[in-house]
Amino acid sequence: MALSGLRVLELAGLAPAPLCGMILADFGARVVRVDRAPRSAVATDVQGRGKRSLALDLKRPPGAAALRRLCSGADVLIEPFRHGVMEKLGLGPEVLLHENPRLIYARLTGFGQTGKYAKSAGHDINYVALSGVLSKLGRKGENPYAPLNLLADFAGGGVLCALGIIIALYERTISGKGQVVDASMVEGIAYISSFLWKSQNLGLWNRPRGENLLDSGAPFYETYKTSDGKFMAVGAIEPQFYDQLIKGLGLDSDKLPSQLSFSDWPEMKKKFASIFAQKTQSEWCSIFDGTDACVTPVLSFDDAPLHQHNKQRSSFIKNDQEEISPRPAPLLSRTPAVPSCKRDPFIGEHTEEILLEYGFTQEEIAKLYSDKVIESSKLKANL
Ligand SMILES: C[C@H](CCC[C@@H](C)[C@H]1CC[C@H]2[C@@H]3[C@H](O)C[C@@H]4C[C@H](O)CC[C@]4(C)[C@H]3C[C@H](O)[C@]12C)C(=O)SCCNC(=O)CCNC(=O)[C@H](O)C(C)(C)COP(=O)(O)OP(=O)(O)OC[C@H]1O[C@@H](n2cnc3c(N)ncnc32)[C@H](O)[C@@H]1OP(=O)(O)O
Repeated sequence: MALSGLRVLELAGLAPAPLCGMILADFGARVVRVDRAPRSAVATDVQGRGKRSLALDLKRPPGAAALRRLCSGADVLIEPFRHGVMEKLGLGPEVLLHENPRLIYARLTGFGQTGKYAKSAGHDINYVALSGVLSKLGRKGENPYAPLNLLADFAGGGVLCALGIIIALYERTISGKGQVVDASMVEGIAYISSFLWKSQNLGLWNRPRGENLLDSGAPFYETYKTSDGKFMAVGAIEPQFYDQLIKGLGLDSDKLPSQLSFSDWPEMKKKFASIFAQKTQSEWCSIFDGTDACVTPVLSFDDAPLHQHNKQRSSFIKNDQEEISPRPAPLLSRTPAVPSCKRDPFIGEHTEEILLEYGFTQEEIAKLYSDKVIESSKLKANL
């Protein structure tokens, strides 16, 4: 796999850092999740695919020292705490990069390492709000709406942090040096939304929220309920595709206002809604599949893996526990990701084997155990 041989340490976090670590693991990196000791009863990381777990108490000096040693033998560290936490533990970048100048020290936070909010708590919705993007999301007349925690946590956070790490690793092949990746989710989501910023002069966003082309203002970029309570998604933007939509709906374009007549959009939406409500989702699929009308079914999590297109591409995978999840993307032609089929690791399941692998002796490990600096859940894993 593309990232085979890469050694990654991921300090356990809430949602974005686990995705970042999982992406690297899916593409072949050896990712160690450093969990807390004493450990909580259940791992809250549901994105532990392909990782191993080491439970270590970083608040105890021997625990922090152990992480320093681990970092000396690692390529990448991912840390998900607010600014100042790592410094307080004596594990800031000056220390770790001094000891391992090749280390890529990735700091995945909401607000970044500097600025007024750097030390404040926050979650996805706060970061999307501060980026300016939240003000654009939502339907007409309604409050701004955050689409789950997909934008900041995952797109602007986990994914961009992984990209930053890969860029830094590439640069390291030339300079031989590591560096700090300051991955702020506010900036990540702002960057992801560059199109919105840079298209403002095109007149795409002049109208209030929910009344524009792509924000549920246009009748041809909307979802519609079908007679069986399901939905269809319509994205017929270009005139030639819009014509096919109109045809599929059984309408006569000569009797309709022009596609871009904003004032007619509310009426057209009602018209489309009443037509979509007359057939089931599967009937609409039979009409639109194979056309360029840009009309697709809105699939549930149950249905998506079973859809013929997704099945043909094996877009979803099953692990040993029969859990279904999306296959890693994108597909690389020669060195595709090979996601692990095993269950996610228990907290501390691999503590000993990881320490041995990073050069700790059996005596040192025994001392860390007896001092309660590390924990293992071998027993539970063997049950
Ligand atoms: C919207 C999303 C969040 C969604 C997450 C949900 C999916 C989960 C949230 C709650 C979970 C549920 C809950 O836990 C209860 C159940 C538990 C059960 O086990 C499972 C089921 C649960 C129902 C469980 C289910 C789900 O998992 C949940 C519903 C987001 O937006 S995530 C993005 C958040 N933001 C960031 O990541 C940005 C950067 N980070 C931060 O700003 C802060 O970390 C954050 C997130 C604000 C948290 O602040 P906090 O004060 O808690 O932490 P920090 O200031 O960063 O400091 C960390 C402290 O921990 C110490 N520490 C760390 N590692 C170790 C270690 N190995 N050993 C010892 N100590 C350690 C560290 O030293 C810091 O200590 P101090 O505070 O003393 O400095």
